[in-house]
Amino acid sequence: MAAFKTLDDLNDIAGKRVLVRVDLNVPMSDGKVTDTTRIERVAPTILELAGDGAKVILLAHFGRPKGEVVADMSLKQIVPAVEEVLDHAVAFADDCIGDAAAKAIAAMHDGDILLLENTRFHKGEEKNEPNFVAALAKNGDIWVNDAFSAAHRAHASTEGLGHHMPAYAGRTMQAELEALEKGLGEPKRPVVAIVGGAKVSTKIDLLQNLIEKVDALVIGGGMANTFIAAKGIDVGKSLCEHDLADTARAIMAKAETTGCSIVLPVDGVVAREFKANAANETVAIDAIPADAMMLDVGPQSVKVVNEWIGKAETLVWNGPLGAFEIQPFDAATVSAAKFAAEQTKAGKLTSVAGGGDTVSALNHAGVKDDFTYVSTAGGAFLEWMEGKVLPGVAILEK
Ligand SMILES: Nc1ncnc2c1ncn2[C@@H]1O[C@H](COP(=O)(O)OP(=O)(O)O)[C@@H](O)[C@H]1O
Ligand SMILES: O=C(OP(=O)(O)O)[C@H](O)COP(=O)(O)O
Repeated sequence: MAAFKTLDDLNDIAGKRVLVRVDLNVPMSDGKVTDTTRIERVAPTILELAGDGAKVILLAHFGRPKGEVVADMSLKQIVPAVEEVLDHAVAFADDCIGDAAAKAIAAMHDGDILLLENTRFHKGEEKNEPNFVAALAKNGDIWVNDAFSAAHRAHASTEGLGHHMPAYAGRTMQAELEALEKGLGEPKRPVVAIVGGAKVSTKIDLLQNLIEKVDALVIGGGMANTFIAAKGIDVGKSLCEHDLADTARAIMAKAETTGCSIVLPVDGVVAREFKANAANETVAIDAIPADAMMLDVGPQSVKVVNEWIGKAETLVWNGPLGAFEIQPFDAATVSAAKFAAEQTKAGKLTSVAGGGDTVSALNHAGVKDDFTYVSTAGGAFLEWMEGKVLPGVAILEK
């Protein structure tokens, strides 16, 4: 188990400025937070520190603005949801460094909570630039990292700050690592992984290592489209990263040597518009019309996915099988989630799922509480599963 300092090692923090890295990259629709799980998970750390009289300064990212100020990626829109979950007022500063941050911090009283604007509005965040890290560090006396779900990123606020000030793990960071170790430290075989979702380019590389750890890799969502296209099948207008075809082919070739079964959809539900109740049809995987996009894997594929879940002793899942936020493209994700929940409740399966949207999908299916463990993390948890050292955890162990 990781050896790092936790909140238990913090004494006399009344009046201290504590920079707390949290993950508020929550699913949103029409300007409203649709799943508050990530906020709920960081609430204990925030409230404990505020209760001890610290000035709690929250650092977080939202979306991928790539160093630009993008209005609809402002964290300001998240403030009402954070206040509601915490049942505590949360002030907001329009920048995470500079005058705006300094003024807002100067106005804080002991026990106050302040959220700073999206760290990714600055290029220095993702580059972990020393000047940007120093500008962030000016705002605090102590750094607490409670963003396990962003711990696979060596960014200024997730890693850099640990070089500048005393670093502590928050309650969620601690709990996530303990739970994953307990559930997946020595997983019972067969281990089946389901990987879907939309973050194809940032997740495809980790599949190279994952196929060495699991007995079957079931691929859905936008990730599946990329693999199907790599096999030379036309995926029409589906979400697909064609330039990753070589990577996808290399993974399929390596899987043959490691004995990991790669399970791709055999049919899909296609539509011409990305909206709820769009006219749709189910087609064989090699019959996707050129002007349509696959928004869900089809019923034959769901049967295959559920057969694999039935064979598994351990299931790890990140990324929905389809665009579950819009009906009826939630069908495959809901069916697989319900079946995995049933198997878990019957004592036949250890099921661990994670990721901002995956948690939201399990909530949508009504089974979030029926999995063995639900992590806030998607990419981070898969990288942990690969056996990689996560930079945001390693810095705490120093
Ligand atoms: N076939 C598809 N086409 C377009 N989007 C998809 C498809 N399948 C899944 N998605 C989208 O993937 C998103 C979740 O992906 P991702 O961010 O990788 O998951 P997580 O947040 O759980 O790690 C969802 O918003 C979902 O709508
Ligand atoms: O939502 C997140 O990860 P996830 O989609 O893997 O669950 C984290 O906030 C990390 O975001 P990033 O993948 O843009 O670095």
